[in-house]
Order: sequence, then structure tokens, then C-alpha cells
Amino acid sequence: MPSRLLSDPFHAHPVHPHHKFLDLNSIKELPDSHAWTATRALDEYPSSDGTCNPESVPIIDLNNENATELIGHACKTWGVFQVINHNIPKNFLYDVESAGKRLFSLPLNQKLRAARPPNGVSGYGVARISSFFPKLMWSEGFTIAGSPLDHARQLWPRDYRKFCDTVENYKKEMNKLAGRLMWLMLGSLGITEEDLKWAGPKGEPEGGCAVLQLNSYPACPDPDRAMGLAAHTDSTILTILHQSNTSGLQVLRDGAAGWITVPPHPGALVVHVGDLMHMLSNGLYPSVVHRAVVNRTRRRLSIAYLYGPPSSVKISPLPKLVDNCHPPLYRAITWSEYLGTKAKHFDKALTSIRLCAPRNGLLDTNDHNSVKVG
Ligand SMILES: C=C1C[C@]23C[C@@]1(O)CC[C@H]2[C@@]12CCC[C@@](C)(C(=O)O1)[C@H]2[C@@H]3C(=O)O
Ligand SMILES: O=C(O)CCC(=O)C(=O)O
Ligand SMILES: [Fe+2]
Repeated sequence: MPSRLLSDPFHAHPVHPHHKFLDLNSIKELPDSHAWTATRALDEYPSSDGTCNPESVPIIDLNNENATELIGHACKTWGVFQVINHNIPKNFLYDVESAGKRLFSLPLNQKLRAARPPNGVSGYGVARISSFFPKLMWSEGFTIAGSPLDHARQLWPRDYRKFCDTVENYKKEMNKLAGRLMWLMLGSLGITEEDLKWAGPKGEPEGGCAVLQLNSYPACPDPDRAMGLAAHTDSTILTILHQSNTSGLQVLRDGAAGWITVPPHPGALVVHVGDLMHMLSNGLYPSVVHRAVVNRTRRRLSIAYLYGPPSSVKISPLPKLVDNCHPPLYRAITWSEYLGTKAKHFDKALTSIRLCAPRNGLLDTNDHNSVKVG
């Protein structure tokens, strides 16, 4: 999708950084601007190393003959799972991680040459959702929608090609995997190619568009009072996250005692159900509320491939999943329109396009405004 179409929504909702950019990589004490009142020690699940939890995020082998059913179950119950045997060559993961490290290791004034404009989508800056929170997050991000060329040239005027090649190769591989995962998720609900024409054939899905987000979480002098990336759902069909080997990703498990860490598993990629899949599945696959926490000693890097539909496609509950007992829960909306809605309403975005109230009279399943965020 041309990046212009993805940035359209942000013309109406520009994000003007109201702060001076701080170089988080060199600060020795947590500034008040970054000190969150909710300590994460209080709301984290007791054992967060993934070993003693009564439940942990499923790890699914894509070579398993029951992968479709396992994925369907994970989407219904967790909204997140990890995949192994996904066929993404190790060197692609290694290369994109190295490219991210190289970028975030640049001096701040050099990174700011590629700053994301207030009404744009691509470039270096704080998380888009920052404007909804009273405190700043302990992270820096670089968003790539469309070609990375212009920004790479600003960062490395003589040596931008390597970064661009790495990003383009990674995006190509991720696009194939995202299409495959989307079909596995939908296949489990009985959805076929006939039901989703824009997505291209299952064997070679090519329909989707995507944004690549590089996130860096520098080591933090006071990690219990800082927040890497605040609680949110992704405005995507699905997100494929490479979280390297340092933990930090946490998901909010419905009904459980709070946040559960998704431990990095060697070679595994994390898959999030996003808001557009929530809509397509008419609420059967709820999008997962997640966040990233930081640690005292290590910088953490994550790379998110945010996958959505082509710009002209209106997303709405799939007719096969709708009947008299299950009326459509959401009105039809394009990805770009939804990003605009999210930029305005943030965690109330899904509720704002809802056609009928949930049976229990409560807000939408991922309306996470009750989560302590600051
Ligand atoms: C396509 C998009 C999803 C995203 C907003 C964006 O326009 C580009 C960046 C994406 C990202 C990445 C970090 C977390 C997130 C919530 C944010 O602030 O920017 C997501 C946005 C999203 O999924 O809504
Ligand atoms: O860094 C992480 O683990 C989470 C990143 C994330 O949620 C995102 O980029 O949308
Ligand atoms: Fe996310």
C-alpha cells in the first residue's frame, strides 16, 4: 500500500511531540517525564519466566498436521501464539536485528534527521500512541511504510543500500508468512478463498499490505517505574513479532491474574491477533492486549510486521460467521479509516464502530481502559 494512504488518517490527527527528545541510551536516572505511577511489580503475574505459570502462550509447530486447529484454538483463547518451523531463514532474522541495532546506535541528532513528521507514518520517533498517556515511554521506534529509501538516505547518506536491502528482503519473507498465517487462522473458522477474494490464493497469498516497526528499549535505570510500550492492541489483521532473545513482551490474559510474559523461544516468532481480525471473525478471535516492559541491564529490540488488507478493501464481519443468532458486530471500514479511528479513540476504537452492544452490556473485549496505564 502506498505509504501516503496509510498516513492519510494522521493528517487529521497529527502527533506533535510536546517534549524534547531525550537520549534514553545515556540517561542515568529515570526522569519524572518517564516515571509511571503504576509499578509493574504489582500487576504482573507471580512467575513471569514462563516456566511455572499454570498457562503459557502456546508454541505451535507449523509442520504439525493439526496446526490449523491449534492456531484456531490459540486465537480464540489467547489472541497470541508463537510459531516454530515457519521457514523464515535464520539469517533474515539476524540481518534485520543487526540493521535495527545499527540504526538505534546512531547518535540522537542523526536519528532525528529521519524523524517521523507529525502527520506522517514513516520515520523515527516515539510510539504513535504516546499522546494518550500522561507519561513518556522508555522506547524509541522507527516505522517503515512503503520504501525505506528516503529515510535510510538521511541516516546513512553514503551507505543506505544495505539497510534498504535487508528491510525489503525481510518484508518479502514476512508477507508470505503473514498470508499463510491469516489463512490458517481463518481456515480454522471454515473460511475459504471464495469468502475472501482480495487475499489471493492460499498457496501464494499476496493480497495484504504491511508496515514494519523497529522498536528499541534501552536498558533502564528504574525499570519497575518505567514502561517500554504501554498496553494496546494492534490495528492489524495480524502482527508477526520478532522479539530477539531478551524478554519484555507481556500479554493480558482474560480472566487470569494480570500480565503474562511471552518468553523468547529460540527461533520462534510471536503472532498477535489484531483488531481487523477481531472484526473479520465477528469477535470470535479477540485482539490481544499487550505491552512491553523494560529491564535494567540490557537493551531490547523487537521488530513488528504489522499486516493489514489493501487500502481499498472494506473490512467487516465475514458473512459466513454471521446469522440471526450472531448479527454483524462491526460496520465495514478500510484499514486507513480504522487507523484514523484508532488515532482518535485509541482503546475505544473497536467499540466506536460497533453496531450492537455486547450481550453482557459491557464494553468490547479489548476495551482495556480498566487496565492501569499510568
Ligand atoms: C499501521 C500502523 C499501526 C501502528 C500505527 C501505524 O500507523 C504505524 C505504527 C504502528 C504502531 C507500532 C507500535 C505500536 C502501535 C500501537 C503504535 O503506536 O504504532 C502501532 C500502531 C497500531 O497498531 O495501532
Ligand atoms: O516490543 C514488543 O515486544 C512489542 C512491540 C509491539 O507491541 C508493537 O510493535 O506493536
Ligand atoms: Fe503491538
